[in-house]
Amino acid sequence: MIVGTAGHIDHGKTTLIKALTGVNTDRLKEEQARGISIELGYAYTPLANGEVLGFIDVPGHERLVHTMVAGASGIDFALLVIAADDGVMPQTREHLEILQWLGIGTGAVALTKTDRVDAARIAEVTREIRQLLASTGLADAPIFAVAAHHAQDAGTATLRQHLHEAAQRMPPRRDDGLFRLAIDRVFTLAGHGTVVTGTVFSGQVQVGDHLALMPAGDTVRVRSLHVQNRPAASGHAGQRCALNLSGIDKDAVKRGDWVAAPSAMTASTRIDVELQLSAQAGVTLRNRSPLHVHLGTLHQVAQVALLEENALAAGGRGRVQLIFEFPVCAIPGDRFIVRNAQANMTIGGGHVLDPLAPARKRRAPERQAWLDALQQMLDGAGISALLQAASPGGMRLSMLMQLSGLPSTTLQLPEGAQSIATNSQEQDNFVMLAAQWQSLKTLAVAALADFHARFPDEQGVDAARLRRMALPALDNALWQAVIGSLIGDATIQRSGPWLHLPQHAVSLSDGEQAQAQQLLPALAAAGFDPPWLRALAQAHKIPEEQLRQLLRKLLRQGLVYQIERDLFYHRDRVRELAALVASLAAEQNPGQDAAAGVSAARWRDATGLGRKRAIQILEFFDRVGYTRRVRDTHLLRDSEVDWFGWQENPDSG
Ligand SMILES: Nc1nc2c(ncn2[C@@H]2O[C@H](COP(=O)(O)OP(=O)(O)OP(=O)(O)O)[C@@H](O)[C@H]2O)c(=O)[nH]1
Repeated sequence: MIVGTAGHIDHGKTTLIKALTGVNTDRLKEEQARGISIELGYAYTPLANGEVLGFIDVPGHERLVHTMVAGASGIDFALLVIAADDGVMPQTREHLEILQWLGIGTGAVALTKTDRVDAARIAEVTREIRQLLASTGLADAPIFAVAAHHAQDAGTATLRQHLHEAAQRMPPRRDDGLFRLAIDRVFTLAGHGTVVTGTVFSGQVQVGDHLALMPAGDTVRVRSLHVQNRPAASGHAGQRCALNLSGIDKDAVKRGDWVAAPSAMTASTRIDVELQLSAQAGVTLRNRSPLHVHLGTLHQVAQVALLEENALAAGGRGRVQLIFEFPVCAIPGDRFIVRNAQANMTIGGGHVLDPLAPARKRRAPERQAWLDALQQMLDGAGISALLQAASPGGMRLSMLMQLSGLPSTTLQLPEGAQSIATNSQEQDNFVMLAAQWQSLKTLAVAALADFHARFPDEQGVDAARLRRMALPALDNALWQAVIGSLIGDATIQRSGPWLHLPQHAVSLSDGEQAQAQQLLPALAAAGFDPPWLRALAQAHKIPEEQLRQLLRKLLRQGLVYQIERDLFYHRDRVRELAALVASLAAEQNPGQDAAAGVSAARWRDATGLGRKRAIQILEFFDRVGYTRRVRDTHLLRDSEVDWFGWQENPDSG
């Protein structure tokens, strides 16, 4: 268990921790000279059951609330310190409010400096404290009267015993999530290198683990680790750890960063959150209002973009997008607090919904539905709510892991969900409900049938074009999986590069077969300048119309391409011409920093063809989508797309 102090400046927090543990957490020279805490202090004390109780001592100064929040983000038990002489003071209230926003509902109150006041005052302040706590999660917290700077103080001993018992009663936290630790301190240890410390928010860490320093994304390795101040082989959720990291310089790490399992988090400058403003603060938020956001141990200014109304009034609750200047990391459910633009008042708090929010269409109904689904997951509906909302194509397993905070080994797919392997990134399957997978397949088949109806003469359509017709926004790897599955169960077929329905297949008669066997080598041998249909018909002694029919069939099989109405090229020659376009484009624009292309004149020279024919070929490339014409230049389009279906089936035909 980790106990965190809270309370107004000079109310005796540090003195109490020293009395409880024997450790003076004010280590800095300046802290000792000025008698105030500036940084977070840490102390550890052994428990009877062999475990170790950890303490985080926070500063009470009103200018150091940001440090207090960083400390409080990693605690499970609040020790609210209130001096009997002063009673409840401004940072007593503010710290208490922060504990509420962070969801810390377990704790105790230490009423300090009781040696300075009489019994009547103790009774009075106790009433005041009960009143203060009444409406909070700490309403039932016990109050201990102490005089901590007196050795042998009985109140301190009773409090110590209470804390030890509470620690031994506290159930261990689940530690099967993806590992992440919020860094609150970084330093260099002579002879060891960089050490980061913080509370493990989830999961576990072992010596030797490779982790990511986020949001920067650097890979680090755990050389050794301390848990609650003792050397250990592994650290678990809820424990304070010090990780000695290799692969990173101290200056590359700061408070607010995370060390996390690789792929546990993705950095983003925009997160969508549920925000509640406190009524007392009296602050109304509008679009672009600046705020100080404290999330984990991070403190950064963000701008507000309201997702529902156009203003969020004091006491109100609503969804907002926080827009940061520098990327941050979070997962759904992470708590945060916000302070006003002057950073002198805590004005609200909330929890993260979508840590990877978009800049555009952020108020769209689909977005609201997605945030609803995230909220349902947080309310206990599990990941099925997310899958329901992730239409039409489900979501990548890696994204599901990030949003749930669970590794694939722990993630339980709901009934009716399936994992679709794609060949794009290994192991990063798509996960979706069976009904969604089915409807993707149905859509693909319907689009193919529609294509056949519109272009009865064409053998079929390549996968990329079919995707543009059916589901242009769908991930290409997932689309390939849909097509693969449909081919696998023979719902559709592939002939050469073309996808088609089985009933749309082309069959050649024996006679046509024999003619094709003469014709194709002749076309291939004719290079970049094959004869027109009429000449071809004469040479092969085939009636013109019959030859046209045959060439259409060969076209539908992907063995020839039609450049003009009666002009057919052999597939291999078209392939060479396409490669020539690409190499001329690369030559013209070697850096590939602008769209690369080839001019008609350059093309004519390179192919040695006449001007007219050269342009007919370029127009063919424009038509299939391989290039697009801008004035006199034909620019290559996305080279990833398999415009001719060749990568899919290189040896066909
Ligand atoms: N008489 C008396 N004085 C106390 C007691 N506890 C603390 N003090 C004194 O109160 C002053 C402030 O105590 P600290 O422990 O530094 O207070 P703090 O809350 O840690 O202060 P910050 O961390 O700076 O907010 C010191 O001079 C202490 O000696 C107590 O029980 N009785």
